Parts: sequence; C-alpha cells; structure tokens
Amino acid sequence: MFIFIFRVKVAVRVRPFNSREKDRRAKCIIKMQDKMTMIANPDAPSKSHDGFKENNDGTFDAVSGSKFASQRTVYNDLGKGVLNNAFEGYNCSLFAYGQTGSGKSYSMVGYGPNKGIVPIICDELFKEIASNTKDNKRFEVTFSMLEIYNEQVRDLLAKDNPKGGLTVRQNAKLGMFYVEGLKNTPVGSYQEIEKRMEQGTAARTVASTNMNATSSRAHTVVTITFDQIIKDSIGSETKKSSTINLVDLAGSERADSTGATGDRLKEGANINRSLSALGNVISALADVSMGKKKVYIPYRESVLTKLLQNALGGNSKTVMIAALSPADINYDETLSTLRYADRAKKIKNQAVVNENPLDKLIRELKVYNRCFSYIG
Ligand SMILES: Nc1ncnc2c1ncn2[C@@H]1O[C@H](COP(=O)(O)OP(=O)(O)OP(=O)(O)O)[C@@H](O)[C@H]1O
Repeated sequence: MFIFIFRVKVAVRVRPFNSREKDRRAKCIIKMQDKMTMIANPDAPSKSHDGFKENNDGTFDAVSGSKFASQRTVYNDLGKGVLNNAFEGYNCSLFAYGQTGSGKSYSMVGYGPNKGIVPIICDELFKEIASNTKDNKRFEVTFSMLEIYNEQVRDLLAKDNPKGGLTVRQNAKLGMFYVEGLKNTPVGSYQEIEKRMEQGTAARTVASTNMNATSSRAHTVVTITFDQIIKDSIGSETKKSSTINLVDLAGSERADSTGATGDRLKEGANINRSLSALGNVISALADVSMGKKKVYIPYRESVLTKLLQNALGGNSKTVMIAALSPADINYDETLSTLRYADRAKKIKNQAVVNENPLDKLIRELKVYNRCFSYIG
C-alpha cells in the first residue's frame, strides 16, 4: 500500500464590508499579493474598500479590478480538487474557520442563489457520476449531516434526537471516532442531497447576535461517502471508497463584540472551548510536522477534535478556508485566525487510496492473464 504525505492546504477568503463595519467607517487592513496575505496594524490603516456588486439574479460578483472571489472561483480553486481526490479514492476534508460573521457559512453552504462550496461539490459529484457510469462501473453515495452543539451531537436529519445527544464512540480496531446511530442516507441525485441539506440547514441551531444576524451556534459536519464499484472483464468486483467531510465551524467570538448573554453566552463559551481544543490539536500536529518527537495529540479534548481526527493528522487530503473580515475593528480576531491558519498549513497528513490493494492486484493479474492467453 502506498502512503502519501500531504500538507493541509489553507486558503484565505476575505468578505466585503458588512453594514456594521460601514456604519463604523471601518478601514480595510487586509492585503493579498500572490499567495501571501498581509494584515496591517489598524494604527496605520490602508484604504476603505468595496469591490462587490449584486447581479439581477441575486448573485454577487467581484467588480473588475477587485480581488474578491466569487462562489464559483472558490469552488474552482478548492472544490474541484476535493472532487478529483474523492474520485481517486482519497478521503477529503474541507473546513472553514474564522471569527463570527466572517463568511464561513457563506463559503460552505451559501445563502439563496449564492450557493456555497458544499452544494456545488454535491452537484458536480452527480454530474461526474452521470458521465462516468458504465456497464462495469457503478457508484454509491450516502449523505449525513450533524451538528455539535454545547458538546452534544445532534443528527440534523433525524426527527428526534436522544436527550444528551448521540454517543461518540471509538472504533477499537481503527482507533477512529464515529457517531453511533447517525442517519446515513443513500442518495441517488443532487436533488435528493439538496432536499436533505435544506432539511438539515433548517434544523441547525442559529441565532442572532450583534455580529451576525444568522450566527451558527454549533459546528456543522456534512459527510458524504462515495463508493466506486468496478467490475472487471471476468466479473469480480473491487471497490474504491472515499469519505468527504465538509465542516462549517461555529465562529470564534468575544462576548463584548457579540453582546451575548444567557444562552448565547453559554453557547459562545462552548464554541470557544472546542475551538481552543482544535487549536491545541493543530499546534501539536504542527510540532510533529516540524520534527518534534513524543508529542501528545489531544484529540479527546472535545467532540469536535474527536470527529476531525482523520481530517487533521490522519488519512485525508484536507483543505481549510480561513474566513476573514477586512475591517480594522476586527484586527485582533483576524490576526488570531491568520495565526491559526499559519499553524494548520504546517500539518502533514498521511493519505492512502482506499482500495483493497490485494483485490486490485488480483483484478489486474486476471485481466493480464486473459490478455496473455488471447495473444498466446
Ligand atoms: N464573500 C462574501 N460576499 C458577500 N457577502 C458575504 C460574504 N461572506 C459573508 N457574507 C455575508 O456576511 C454575513 C455573515 O456571513 P456568515 O453567516 O457566512 O458568517 P459566519 O462566519 O458563518 O458566522 P457565524 O460564525 O456567526 O455563523 C452574511 O450575511 C453573508 O451573506
């Protein structure tokens, strides 16, 4: 079996100013040049900016000359790679990290006609399946959607969830964590996924805060399993499998900015706790990648880090979107997101093609033998 080492790929996305920032006459402190993102200290601000226009159909586009990325550009740059890797049989993970209101849900799920990377990936997946289905090749896809709210797992596709949430268990053989009893629905078309995703999105825990009218108060994980079953000319089958994890994290937040009290405050504290557990895992893995020995990776610190074990440091090709506000008034949070992103890009994962190599070898040898006897 071949094991390949892949670094976590990190992309930075800056959204346009929101009305709160405009009202406060915020200045843009982010500058991007080629692959570098620079943040200026707000004491030396650059210019104010707005490089986005709304089209007649409600979608947003960058005005010419501006460097804003449209949803399609983000898909082309990141989502296509995820899909190609899935077809090759690698596990893939894509997650969005950033301050509350920085554009994570916009990038991942999208709003209205501005579909995010998750629905576009699902749509393109079924287009690829349609053009690749042959007599000897078939595909099986399943879909699940959960949220981690106050350290409890809720199935977003289930009518009822047990009190206290679903149980997270560890597979004794593989060591990986999984959610017991999570609904994993077979899906045969993009429309079916879209229906499930709408159902799941409606069930998400969302509330209004000063920083975001539709703030996610939980981490959301969409998982797509994708199997390719190939029949050889002798009739035996081999299977290539990929698990695609798409994670929209709840935003890091400061209670003074969000104005949170009561339930919102408790949620915010839980969000920050699990994000700091994630930060600890990322730091430990970055240390390992830098050659440090005997590093303990604290996956068990939170439900989130348990479920992201494969994505970070495991068998997965992983992409992180760091979502940023451009505004000087968010300097501290933006700097902290960039530091997080910088550490994450040091992580090296060991990804393998999920195909039984013996099956593959036997299949290839059988075909080879047949060809040989024809020639003979
Ligand atoms: N690239 C973008 N272009 C245009 N509008 C955007 C963009 N990114 C975000 N927005 C808008 O900014 C607002 C906040 O975005 P979003 O809900 O995605 O933030 P979030 O990071 O998911 O926040 P939270 O962590 O609180 O859930 C939304 O109204 C969204 O439409």
